[in-house]
Amino acid sequence: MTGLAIAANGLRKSYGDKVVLDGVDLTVPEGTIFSLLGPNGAGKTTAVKILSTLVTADAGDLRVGGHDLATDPRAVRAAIGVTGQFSAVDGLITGEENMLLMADLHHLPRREGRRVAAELLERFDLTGAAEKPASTYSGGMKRRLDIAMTLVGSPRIIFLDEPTTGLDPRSRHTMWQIIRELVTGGVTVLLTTQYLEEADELADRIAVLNDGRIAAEGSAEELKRLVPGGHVRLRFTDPADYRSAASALPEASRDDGALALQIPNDGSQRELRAVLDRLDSAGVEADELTVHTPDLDDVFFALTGGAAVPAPSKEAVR
Ligand SMILES: Nc1ncnc2c1ncn2[C@@H]1O[C@H](COP(=O)(O)OP(=O)(O)OP(=O)(O)O)[C@@H](O)[C@H]1O
Repeated sequence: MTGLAIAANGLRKSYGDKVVLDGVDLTVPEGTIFSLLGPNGAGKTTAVKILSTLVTADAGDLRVGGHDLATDPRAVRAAIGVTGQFSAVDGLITGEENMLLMADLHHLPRREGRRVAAELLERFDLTGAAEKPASTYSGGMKRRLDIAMTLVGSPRIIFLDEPTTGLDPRSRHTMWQIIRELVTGGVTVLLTTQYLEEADELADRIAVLNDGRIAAEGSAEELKRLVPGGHVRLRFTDPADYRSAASALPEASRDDGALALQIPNDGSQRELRAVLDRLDSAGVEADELTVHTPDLDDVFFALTGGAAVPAPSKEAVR
């Protein structure tokens, strides 16, 4: 094993003349959450379908769970679980029957199947509803059942294609918690999402897919540093302090009315320290210091050529 759960090099896929994936490289270390982020039609689902053996690639050196997708798709299938946008849950039968069906598909002995089903239903808070037809479940319950079904085969790598689309905020948070717990247990998760907040919350690394290519890749923090707009805002109550600070930081833009200075800054510790050192040398202390870092929305719009980057984003008062 390489320590990489997923390694894709030069992944290509076209449908007719339409190039959907145009040489995508991805590496996902074991036990981490990787998020593929992109606008509608960017190719996220196609990438997941290829990496989970449902669709064949036109080209690329692709390994999942240490197995070559081209030569050993069966071994890949044994290592993975997939929860797609379209649920595998059968609404006509109960939650428990859905689970037992999965246990049968994985050839678990009957008693073992019952044990695993009961354990997973309990873990996903579905024991009370286990005897009810799945069609009566809420969206969040169906999604939990879907993941529980995926876990019957104890996959080490799980592909989650837009796992929280359509869920209310509470169910979304429950799902995030479930995903975090999976990873704590050593599972690797590749997650596609259109929700920047979701990638920001969960992912160790994020790749922004646009027009079939990776437009940028990194941790949420690294990606946020790629787009301009970060700054530090210092506010003073004493006009004399304000004037001293303004002369110590001549590049700052001034707001004389509010006694506030705004200095371009990427929010990194190094750049922040540089500003604070210069204030120290001038013998002044700001009454309020606010770091504005661009959020993932800014990154997404900047990288995917969307509409103008909206100005307001998260502010962190330090
Ligand atoms: N079987 C297919 N035949 C032809 N074109 C396809 C096929 N599957 C996908 N495509 C096209 O490939 C492009 C990428 O689709 P894909 O579903 O991978 O995007 P996505 O990023 O998952 O989008 P969404 O967020 O809307 O699910 C789209 O333009 C889609 O129309």
